[in-house]
Amino acid sequence: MTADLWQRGCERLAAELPEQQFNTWIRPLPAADVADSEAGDAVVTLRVPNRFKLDWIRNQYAGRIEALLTEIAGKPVRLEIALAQREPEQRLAVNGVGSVISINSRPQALSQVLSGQATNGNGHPASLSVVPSTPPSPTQRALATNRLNTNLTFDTLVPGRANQMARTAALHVAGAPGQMYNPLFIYGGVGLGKTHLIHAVGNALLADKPDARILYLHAEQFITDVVKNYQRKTFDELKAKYHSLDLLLIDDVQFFAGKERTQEEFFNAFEALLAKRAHIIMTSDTYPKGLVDIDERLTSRFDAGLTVAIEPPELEMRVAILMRKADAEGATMPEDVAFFVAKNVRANVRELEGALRKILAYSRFSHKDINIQLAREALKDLLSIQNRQVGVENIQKTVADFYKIKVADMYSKKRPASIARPRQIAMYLAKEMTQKSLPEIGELFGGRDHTTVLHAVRKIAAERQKNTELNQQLHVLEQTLKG
Ligand SMILES: Nc1ncnc2c1ncn2[C@@H]1O[C@H](COP(=O)(O)OP(=O)(O)OP(=O)(O)O)[C@@H](O)[C@H]1O
Repeated sequence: MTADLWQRGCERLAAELPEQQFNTWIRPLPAADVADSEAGDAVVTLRVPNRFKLDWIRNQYAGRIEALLTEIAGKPVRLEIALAQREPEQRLAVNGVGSVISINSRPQALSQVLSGQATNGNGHPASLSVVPSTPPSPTQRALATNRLNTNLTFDTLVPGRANQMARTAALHVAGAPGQMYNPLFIYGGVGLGKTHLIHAVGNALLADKPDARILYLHAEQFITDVVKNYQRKTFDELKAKYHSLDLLLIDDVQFFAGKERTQEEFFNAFEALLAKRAHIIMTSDTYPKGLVDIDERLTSRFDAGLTVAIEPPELEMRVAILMRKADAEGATMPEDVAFFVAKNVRANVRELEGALRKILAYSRFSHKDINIQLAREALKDLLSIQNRQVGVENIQKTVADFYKIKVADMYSKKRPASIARPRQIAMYLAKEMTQKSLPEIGELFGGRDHTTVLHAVRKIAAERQKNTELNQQLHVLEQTLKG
């Protein structure tokens, strides 16, 4: 059995899975072991870092992986998924080694002391923890308010397919911080509930353990803190504040890009917190490997726990969110109105909230009940922009510009992916944004059959639900086309 079977399987998976799914679930896995069994088939053993991943990969991908590997190997392949035995001792040891390196190479980190059996030399895995040399003073503690928004809880977060995985992982961390999925890295587009979710973890933990030291902050606040302490030369204070936490919730870490000193301090805090089994949850607009201008030393650590995406909510979830939020405002939103709004406002939850606010205000001022007619009037501006006539020709030109292909390729028979995909995207947008029928669209794309258009529309629509990057690109294209 060839050793590169797994590698070849990965290549095939990369080609057929949405990029985001591949990057989240498959790419980070270490190469699988391949062995021949006595029965003549091959056994491929995949080691995954935690039970969450194990269950997810088993449920979502195992069947497909097995089929692919069987096809490549030309004989039956049995896939076994096992837990990589690394938590907790080894994990600590790894962190410990990282801490030693950072202490040796950074004098300011010398104030940290090592404790535990790191140097006992008896062959047991070294475990060590890093603690601040100065315990936080009462003033410092008072300053370190947790900054949690008590309204953002699990109760007020509407669950759905789009946030299912992230919510499950977050609930898990809230129930047992410092154990699994550390760090937890949550990523997704704007206004999809990342901030809400991490506040929910903080609030849940606080309800459970009122003494827990929790801090929520936006990455920019961390940067400000670093700059401030840099100017005052009070890095010990900075360390005391961050390194003593039980749970650090840090929003939008993509803002660390290009900020070297901040990254270094964050690295120190990160290592110290993990070493003492405090939990770290981060959010970002992209997955760790997609972050730019952030040291790889950090991004690889971001990915070392669990990385989960939040997707744009699907129609039913948007309806549920609208109804729940209306209810919380003491208003009743009939289901048909919620559907009407959810069909027209698709980008993210923040926009849905904006639409709801307009409808509620309109209903209050006009003393009218909420119905579709009222919603239509309240959202007149928004809908008129959306319904502004967009032509297929304009879509073809805009999409061709965006993906840097020729407009003529929209009608051509060329099939390489670099051309076929933008063409499918343009077909999808033509169906979404114009009143044209499938055969009419097919005609405008070089006389293609309506089933080709239907296939493109379905494919891009399904992918959009799962692939944040594509969703963002489509969003940009839609905004551009609507003017
Ligand atoms: N599933 C949900 N249920 C209820 N409210 C939600 C849900 N998802 C998001 N929201 C609400 O939508 C608004 C935007 O969410 P949030 O600020 O958490 O988004 P975000 O992903 O952090 O965006 P950004 O990247 O712009 O910071 C908030 O008011 C939040 O409470």
